[in-house]
Amino acid sequence: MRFAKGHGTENDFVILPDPDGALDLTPARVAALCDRRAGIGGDGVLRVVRTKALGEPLPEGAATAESCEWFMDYRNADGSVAEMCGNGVRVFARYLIDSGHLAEHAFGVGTRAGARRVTVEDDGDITVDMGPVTALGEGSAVLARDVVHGRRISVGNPHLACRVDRPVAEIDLTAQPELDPAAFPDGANVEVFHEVGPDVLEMRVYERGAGETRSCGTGIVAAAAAATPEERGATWRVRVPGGECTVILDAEGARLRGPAVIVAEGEVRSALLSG
Ligand SMILES: N[C@@H](CCC[C@H](N)C(=O)O)C(=O)O
Repeated sequence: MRFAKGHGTENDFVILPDPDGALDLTPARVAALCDRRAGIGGDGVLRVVRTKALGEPLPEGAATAESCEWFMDYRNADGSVAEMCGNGVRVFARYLIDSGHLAEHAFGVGTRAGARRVTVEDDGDITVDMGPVTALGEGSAVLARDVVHGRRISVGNPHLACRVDRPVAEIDLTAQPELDPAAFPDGANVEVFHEVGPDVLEMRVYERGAGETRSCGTGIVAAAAAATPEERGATWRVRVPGGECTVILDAEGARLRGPAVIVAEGEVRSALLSG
């Protein structure tokens, strides 16, 4: 089985080309591929499949994905399925271009949250139209040493974005955040963010299904939305441990801009998938 490896601001992915939907991608195989010691290592897997070969019904509300030739089948490192991945879409787009599957510089990518339009910028950055960002009310999480309060936000996938009053480096994210299952029936990605200057945030994240990662595109958008006063547009630079992305919030929704690179390609030995 062929694979590629890529990352967006160090949110890293194992990319599996599967145009005709022939792979049997079980949770155990995803976990083996993402294992950083015994596997290739990654925060998740991006299966590159033609939408017509996806092999599963699209969730209600994601029908727009049917208009896209390619579908990003996203799996977290623990094997769980996720609706959306903002850095993943950008890396997925980079892979489609680098591997010659697409030549255009603007196209749609299907996801379980619906179609997402990507644009390759002149400097190589990739911008994603992130679709609706929906505020769902307040929420809280118990971290290793703090209780944090913030906004529940859907960016296609669930988030709790929490403003903190000190540098995010001081927050202990070593333990899985405890969440109220009534408020978060599907779990959530938990972001802590701190405003460090005009229009600049720093953020860290504990991702559902992956643990602390060095970046999370949907989380960056959730933090930017939580930091923005109601009914206002804004442009934020968001610094994460793996780099920086820009979020533009306006009447049309949210756009996420940042780098996306492919760093390796190779062959997965069958022993990794059969263990
Ligand atoms: N890293 C991603 C988000 C991946 C999915 C997330 N862990 C979930 O389960 O919702 C991003 O860049 O958005």
